[in-house]
Amino acid sequence: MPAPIHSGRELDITSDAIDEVNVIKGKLWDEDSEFDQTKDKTQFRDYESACDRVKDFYKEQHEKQTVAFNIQARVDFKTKSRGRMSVWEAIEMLNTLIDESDPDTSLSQIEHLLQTAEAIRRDGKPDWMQVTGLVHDLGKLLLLFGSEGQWDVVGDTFVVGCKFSDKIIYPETFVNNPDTYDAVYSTECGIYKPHCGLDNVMLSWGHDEYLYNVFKDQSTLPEEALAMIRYHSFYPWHREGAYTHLCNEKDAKILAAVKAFNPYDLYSKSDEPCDPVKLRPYYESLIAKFFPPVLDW
Ligand SMILES: OC1C(O)C(O)C(O)C(O)C1O
Ligand SMILES: [Fe+2]
Ligand SMILES: [Fe+2]
Repeated sequence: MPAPIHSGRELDITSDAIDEVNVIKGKLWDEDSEFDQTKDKTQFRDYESACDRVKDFYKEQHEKQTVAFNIQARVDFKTKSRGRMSVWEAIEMLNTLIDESDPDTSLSQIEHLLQTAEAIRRDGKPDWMQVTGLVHDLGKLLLLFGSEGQWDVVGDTFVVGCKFSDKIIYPETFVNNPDTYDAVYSTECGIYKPHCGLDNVMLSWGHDEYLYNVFKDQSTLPEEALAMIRYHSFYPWHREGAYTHLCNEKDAKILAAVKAFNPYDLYSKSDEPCDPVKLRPYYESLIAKFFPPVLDW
């Protein structure tokens, strides 16, 4: 195990300075998360014994996420507008939503966002990563912007346009997806060149890809933060090691960032609920650092 680098609490220096040190050393992720070690990981993502709501969700998603659907979803994203609001307004707007794909929480989305951000903050991570925790699931706003259902918004993501990986949860449910029987889409690389890089690969459309596209032009978040947002649901890749035949060197670098983010997203779901009223001033100050006052969603 590499020697741990010091967290902000130990050194008592500003988060900007820590950030700089970490970037220079290239070691931002070498420090084991204290948070991660206090959790019983077998309690999370148990899809075997998940309820029917979760199983039905994936059955539908795996049937309907086709190449044709994914191309259309991207055309719709580019040609339609969905409204303007601030980041905090977006957080509040999400509050009514319950995610049908999630076996681990039935709390509201604002709870989940605050729990994720607070866990990152407690571990002394930089402010850009805290704010990433706060906003990472805002793409679920798609549900209020005319998505077809939950299947094109939430749940784990996977590559479309090549063989569906057996590392995806409930892989047998792809029998009902027409792309399973396509002469090209059913091959190992499908429509892609080997090692073309994830930037050139179409991931199943949902809250990750949508939010990445919203923030890449309307925030000053660093590349690692945008990768955390774009790939946080891509468990077949970041947890199971699938799709190495499509990845390039850049992907190896961002994988470290995505893996570092994952415990905060997943294991904070069992933490105590947070108080949005108390926390709002702190997070509004972070939001102001990285986002314009109003964004195009
Ligand atoms: O990013 C997510 C997510 O927000 C979910 O709600 C979920 O159930 C996932 O499986 C996932 O990967
Ligand atoms: Fe998510
Ligand atoms: Fe999340």
